[in-house]
Amino acid sequence: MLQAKKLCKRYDDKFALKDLSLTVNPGEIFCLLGQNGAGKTTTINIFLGLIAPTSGEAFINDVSVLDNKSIRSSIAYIPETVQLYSNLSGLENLDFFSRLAGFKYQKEALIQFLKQANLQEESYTKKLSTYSKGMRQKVGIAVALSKNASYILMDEPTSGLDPKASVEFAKTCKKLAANGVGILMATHDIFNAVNIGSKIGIMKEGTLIHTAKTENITAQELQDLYIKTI
Ligand SMILES: Nc1ncnc2c1ncn2[C@@H]1O[C@H](COP(=O)(O)OP(=O)(O)OP(=O)(O)O)[C@@H](O)[C@H]1O
Repeated sequence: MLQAKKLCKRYDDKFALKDLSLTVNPGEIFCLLGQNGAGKTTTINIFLGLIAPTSGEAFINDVSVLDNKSIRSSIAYIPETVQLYSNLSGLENLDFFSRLAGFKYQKEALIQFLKQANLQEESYTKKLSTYSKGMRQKVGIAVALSKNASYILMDEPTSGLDPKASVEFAKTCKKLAANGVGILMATHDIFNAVNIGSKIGIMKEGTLIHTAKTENITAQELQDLYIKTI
């Protein structure tokens, strides 16, 4: 599981995170909501090992991210805009980035990852420069799948996606979770969080104020709680 234990991050005299604790189990989708500056990205970056907490610790399968860099290979990251090579096709990007992560797949296996990520078949060999944002994200998911990541961290992955692409993205996330992948997602999209998430966290000024299971809350109730909280 992904586990944050009393994470604090201080920049000069300002806390970006204050005593943040959360867990994401395999097969769970944990959506972090909160206004700009609430600390969502900071949380994700600590799990990715990109920044060190001032105090507290982040664990992946009970191994501290700080102590053991190799544990980071069990996680993948999908940012708001997936960075890929525009002059390579989806298939070539997937081949390149999976090799970079130490994997060598035959073409057929790469195609299976693109299929699992729901990319339309006619796009596999087209250059990324012709892809929409949603299509790029699908290649990002295929890369995450090719790395056999047990956990995927996502930072505002549905921002800028049209409603159909968001729904498709939600379906893909749910499929990944059904296969045991744990997902920690920062988002501003309350409806999407209720639709995709199994757990929701609302953050304010670096603190996780509320955690709720989506089975116990409607989108309207979550919106009311969010407005009251922030
Ligand atoms: N390198 C830095 N130096 C100083 N302050 C920083 C730094 N990085 C982040 N912060 C501050 O930490 C706080 C949390 O930022 P963070 O990016 O985690 O918020 P967020 O919830 O992801 O916001 P957004 O929704 O805008 O992405 C903010 O107040 C931000 O200004």
